[in-house]
Amino acid sequence: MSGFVVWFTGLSGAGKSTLAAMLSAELRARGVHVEVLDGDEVRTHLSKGLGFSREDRDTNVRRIGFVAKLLARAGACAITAAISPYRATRDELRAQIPGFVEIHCACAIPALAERDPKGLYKKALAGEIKHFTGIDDPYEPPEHPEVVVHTDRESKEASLAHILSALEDLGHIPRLGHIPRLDLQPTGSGEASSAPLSISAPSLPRALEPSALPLPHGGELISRQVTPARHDSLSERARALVAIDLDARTESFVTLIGSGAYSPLGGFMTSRDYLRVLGDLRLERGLPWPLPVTLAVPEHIAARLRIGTEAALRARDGRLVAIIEVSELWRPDREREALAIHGTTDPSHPGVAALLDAGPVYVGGELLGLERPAPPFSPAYDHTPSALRAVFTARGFRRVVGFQTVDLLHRGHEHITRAALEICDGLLVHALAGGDPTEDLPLDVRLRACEAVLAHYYPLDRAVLSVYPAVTHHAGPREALLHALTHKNYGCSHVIVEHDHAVGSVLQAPSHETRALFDRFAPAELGVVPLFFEEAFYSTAIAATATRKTAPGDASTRIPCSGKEVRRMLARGELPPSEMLRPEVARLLAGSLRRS
Ligand SMILES: Nc1ncnc2c1ncn2[C@@H]1O[C@H](COP(=O)(O)OS(=O)(=O)O)[C@@H](OP(=O)(O)O)[C@H]1O
Ligand SMILES: Nc1ncnc2c1ncn2[C@@H]1O[C@H](COP(=O)(O)OP(=O)(O)O)[C@@H](O)[C@H]1O
Repeated sequence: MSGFVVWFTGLSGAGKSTLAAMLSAELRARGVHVEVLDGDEVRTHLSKGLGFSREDRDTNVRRIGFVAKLLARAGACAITAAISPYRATRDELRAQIPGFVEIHCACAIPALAERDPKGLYKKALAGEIKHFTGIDDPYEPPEHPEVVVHTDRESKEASLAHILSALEDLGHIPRLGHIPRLDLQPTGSGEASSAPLSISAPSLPRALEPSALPLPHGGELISRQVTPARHDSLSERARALVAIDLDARTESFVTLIGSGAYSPLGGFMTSRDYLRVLGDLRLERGLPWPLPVTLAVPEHIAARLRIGTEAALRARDGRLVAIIEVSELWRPDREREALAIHGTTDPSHPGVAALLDAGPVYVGGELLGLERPAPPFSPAYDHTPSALRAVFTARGFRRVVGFQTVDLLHRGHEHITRAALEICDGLLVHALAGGDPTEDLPLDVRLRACEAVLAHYYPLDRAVLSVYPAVTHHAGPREALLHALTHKNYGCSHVIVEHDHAVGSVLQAPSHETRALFDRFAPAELGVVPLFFEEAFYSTAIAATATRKTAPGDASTRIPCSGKEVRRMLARGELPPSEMLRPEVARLLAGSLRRS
């Protein structure tokens, strides 16, 4: 795709910079090369010394337009965020720049004066600032912008959804709902070819009203990812700090906190949150939260940390990916934590083993996310909560059911997701990225298998496949509850809780324990509806998939649909029967496993 320019225009405080940052994060996640030219930042170098006269503003806007045009010509997406008050000057740039997309951030003056993030409206209205746009200096709104977002009437996510939809409609970015239909005809090698046929999901009617999705946990998405404008200076600062090494679990936490998936958490827990989570499954402020989100460090690192200072967080590949503002250091009672979370202190339990292997000191504090610890696996399927909320909103979904899996979509999974989809508008299939490497199929194989099932057996505009950058904690009911709250942050109103919540390779607890845990909270506190399903199988009694609740017959009439059994059969070189796994997927998996 060739480059293009997204030109935000609007009054001061209307939301240009906020939406520019959200849009750039989402486009990057989709693999688009993006640069942001923010009005405030531009005036510190490119337009340093310019004022706010008509001539200076036009000079400023033309300079921004010139740079944006060069970026687009080089194939990038240039996002600009300047008031750019004069229509003639904006239209002059439109005429010069192919792929010029004008976004008007419309916001009434009373709302702006109320927001007044920089206190400028107060000064302008008091006459302390002259020629302030919108107060005593003109603003000429666009007559034919590609998009108008009313930031005083809709959420940031809804505005982002409208902008993304417009960019998809204009052909500047691929449609997210695009699930490439794999051409699964055998290629002679016995495995399906992977030449995707390009199809775009027919879109549902656009959302007519602001987002009707459930609010994030705590009321708003708390994204801790720094804006591109701050990245370089903070990365420089991180290089001078004590570095704390992350492992797979804490890398996952940094990713989920950074993207807002773990809202309302803005960092690693302090002891007050940690202790209340252990005993009461709530944060100190009372919000339900089932699992500690902690950062353990070894003694020699703890000795170098000081309360009130910062430390850098280093990913396993050596990159400094975040800064933590150290607010507390303490030594946890590991036995108590193991019993509370895993129900045992047996070191042979993988969750207990990981707990005991971690450093003896916990570090609590807010995060500043610099970059993703685990780079997006596949931009096509790596979406932040705000991006998925934007897609659901754009498709007019009000009820979305989330289904996370470390597995592939076998016939039992089809049964329960299809049943859930009957009462919801959309399905989010969330492929857990950090599965148990010893047991699970590689993520790319799982994604292709899910893709094959969704592309052939689900309505394309009803299902979205995305990577869920979580790891398995082997924490059974508490983990199921954490998935439910996290899926709410991604925009889900419902979440599927399977029969024995088996996360990773260790069956954790029967569903009555999981159900009892959810029942400890009022539905309104959770804000997401758990859908509990018995184990699904293929019933020869009714020649269809079912559970014990929906089909007669005994065990002799049930063909189990288990991911573990599928993997065992494939490892023996056997193709699972079509009652257990779709043939297209069986062939795809057989080829992948033969190759591996
Ligand atoms: N007189 C006056 N009028 C408007 N804005 C003023 C003025 N003086 C200072 N500021 C601050 O400058 C920011 C606008 O700069 P821009 O480069 O976006 O403006 S322009 O496009 O050149 O008109 C704008 O920042 P944003 O709030 O990001 O828009 C203001 O905070
Ligand atoms: N729907 C919305 N879209 C964008 N910003 C919003 C919205 N609702 C509230 N805001 C807030 O309004 C302020 C907009 O500030 P900013 O993005 O810097 O505006 P501008 O860049 O236009 O001056 C931010 O504090 C943002 O959180």
